Amino acid sequence: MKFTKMHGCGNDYIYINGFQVKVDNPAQLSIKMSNRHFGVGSDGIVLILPSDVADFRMRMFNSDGSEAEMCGNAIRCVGKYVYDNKMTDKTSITIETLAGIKILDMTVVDEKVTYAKVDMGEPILKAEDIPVISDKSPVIGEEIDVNGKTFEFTCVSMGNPHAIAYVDDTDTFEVEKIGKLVEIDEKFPKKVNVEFAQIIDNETIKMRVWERGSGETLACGTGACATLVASVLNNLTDRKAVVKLIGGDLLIEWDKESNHIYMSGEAVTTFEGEWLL
Ligand SMILES: N[C@@H](CCC[C@H](N)C(=O)O)C(=O)O
Repeated sequence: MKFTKMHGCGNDYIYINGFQVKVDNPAQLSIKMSNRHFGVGSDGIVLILPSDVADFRMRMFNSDGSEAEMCGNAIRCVGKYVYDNKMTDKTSITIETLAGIKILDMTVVDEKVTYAKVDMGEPILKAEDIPVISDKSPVIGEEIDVNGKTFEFTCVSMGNPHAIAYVDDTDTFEVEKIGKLVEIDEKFPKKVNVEFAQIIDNETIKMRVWERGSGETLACGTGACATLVASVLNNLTDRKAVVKLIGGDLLIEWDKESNHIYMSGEAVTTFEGEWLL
């Protein structure tokens, strides 16, 4: 089975062309292929599929085999994949996800790099729709005790659930130790992606992420969008900011008029291969 390895800001997935191959058990395949010692090594796999309602459809599986509703870094790579592989000649395309249909506008730099701006739709702030068990809605400053310390989380869904806390220094913060406990906290019925953010100024946020189903990754597109929304709700930044992740930068804007979030960033192809197992 042929595959393509791509990343967005270091958030690396294995892309499989579902027009050419049928994957019977994508959850199991994701666990196997994502293994960094016995497989290809990745944060998960992404299937590129035909759609009845959009130009293409994507399904995204974390490295533990769980399926996510949406992936911001992967959707830019899907755009690059279908354009580079001549499955479309359009640079503006629609992609169906479990979180709805998203619109992408691409700027092709060269055969390796493409920039894409994605209309990520409206953030979901109602507690039961995120979902998070809370008396508040929107959920701002939800206290969660972890390892004898209380953290205040703001919760946002971008189709998938996120909880954002502010810390003094993301470089030294114990992302794994705290993130893995918050991910499975009983307040989150579908588990949660956990972001730790540091405000640099009103147009710049540093962020590290503990992803549901994959652990710490170098970047999270939906997480960057959720963090910008949380930062606006907490009066910490403007509605447009650069989110600086370990693997690169994403520009995020929350448009006041439409209430839509726009995410801009790179999509990079690293290699192609053949899976033999
Ligand atoms: N890295 C992604 C999000 C992937 C899914 C996430 N781990 C989840 O389970 O919701 C992104 O770039 O958005």
